[in-house]
Amino acid sequence: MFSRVVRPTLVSAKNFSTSKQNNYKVAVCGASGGIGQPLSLLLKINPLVSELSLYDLVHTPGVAADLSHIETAAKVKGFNGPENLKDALRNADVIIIPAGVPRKPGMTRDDLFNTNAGIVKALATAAAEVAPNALIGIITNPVNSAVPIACEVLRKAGKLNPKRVFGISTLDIVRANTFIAEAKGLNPKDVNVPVIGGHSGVTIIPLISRSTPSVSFPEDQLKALTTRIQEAGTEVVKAKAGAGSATLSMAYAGARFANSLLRGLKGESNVIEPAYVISDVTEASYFSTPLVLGKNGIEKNLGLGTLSDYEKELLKAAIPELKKNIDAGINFANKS
Ligand SMILES: NC(=O)c1ccc[n+]([C@@H]2O[C@H](COP(=O)([O-])OP(=O)(O)OC[C@H]3O[C@@H](n4cnc5c(N)ncnc54)[C@H](O)[C@@H]3O)[C@@H](O)[C@H]2O)c1
Ligand SMILES: O=C(O)C[C@H](O)C(=O)O
Repeated sequence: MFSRVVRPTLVSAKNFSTSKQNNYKVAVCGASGGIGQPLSLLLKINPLVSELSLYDLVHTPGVAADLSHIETAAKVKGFNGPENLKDALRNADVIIIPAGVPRKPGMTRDDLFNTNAGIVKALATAAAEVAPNALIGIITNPVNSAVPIACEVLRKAGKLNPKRVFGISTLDIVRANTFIAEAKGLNPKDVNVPVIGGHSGVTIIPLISRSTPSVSFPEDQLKALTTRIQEAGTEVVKAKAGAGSATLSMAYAGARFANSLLRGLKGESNVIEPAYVISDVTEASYFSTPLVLGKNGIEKNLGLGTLSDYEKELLKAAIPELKKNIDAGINFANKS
C-alpha cells in the first residue's frame, strides 16, 4: 500500500467552484508554434477557459479559425503581429508563453538565449501594461534565464508580484513519472516524482527518494535514471533530428500546469505543482519547488523537504549553474 498523491489533471471538472468567477481569459503567446498549437487545442477543451486569445507573429487567424469550430464554450480569437499584442493580452487571467526558437541537435538551451531573451522581454513588457494581474507561465527556453528576465521587466514597470510568475518545469515531472513507472512496471498515472531546481541539465533535480509509491534502485540504476530525466529534452531533440524539440509532451505539460493555475484561481484547495519561481529556499534567487497554488498564484512554497545524500549532491551541483543562468537573465533585462 502507498499513500496516494492526487495527480494534477489536464482539464478541470466542469462543476467545481468555490469562486464567483467560473471562467477565465487565457492568452497563449507563440500560439502558432509546435507547442502553441496543441497547447491551444488542450486549452480550448478546458471548461474553465471562456476566452482563448492566440498571439503569434504568424498564422494566428488560421489557427484561431480552426480551433473555433470545436464544440466547447471557449471563444477563440487570433492576434497576429506586435501591433496586436496588447489587445491579445489585455485583462488576461493567465498568460502562457511558448514563443521563441527551439533547439537543434548539438545546441544547449543557453544557445537560445540571444534570440529568445528579447522575445520574453517584449512579451513581459506588454503584459506589465495591459495584464498586470495575470498569472504568467513561461515555457520559452532557457527557462532558467527567461523567468528572471520577465520578473525584472515587471519589476522595472512597478508591476512585479513574485507570486504570479512561473517557469513551467512540469515536463520534467511528467518525464520522471513516466520513466520511474516504466522502470518499476507501474501505471504512470499512479506515480508522482517531485522534480526541483531549474530546467536544464544538472539544474534538473529529480527527487526519486520522495516518489510515490516509494521506490528504490541500485546506485547505478538510480544514477542512470537521474541522468535520463536530466537529459530527456536532448533525447527528443536528437530523435527529431533538426525538426525541433519536444512539442506534444510539452503541450500536455503546459496544459496540465495552466489547468492547475486555473483551479487555484477558482479557489480549489490542495492544488500542488512544482514551478520555477522567485525563491529564498536556496542560495539561488529562482528555484523550482512544490507550490500550493491558489487565488493569488503561489499560496505557499513547500520548500525542499528532505533530500537523500545523493539528492543533496545533485543540489550542490545545480546551484552554481542556476546562479549563472539567473545572473545572465537579470543582466540582460537591466542593460537592454
Ligand atoms: N519549458 C519546457 O519544458 C520546454 C519544453 C519544450 C520546448 N520549450 C521551449 O519552447 C519554445 C518554443 O518551442 P516550439 O517547439 O513551440 O517552437 P516553434 O518554433 O515551433 O514555435 C515557436 C513559435 O513562437 C513564435 N514566435 C517567435 N517570436 C515571437 C514573438 N516575438 N512573439 C510571439 N510569438 C513568437 C513563432 O512564430 C512560432 O510560431 C522554445 O524556446 C523551446 O526551447 C520549453
Ligand atoms: O530540450 C529542449 O530544448 C526543450 C525542452 O526544454 C525540453 O526539456 O524538452
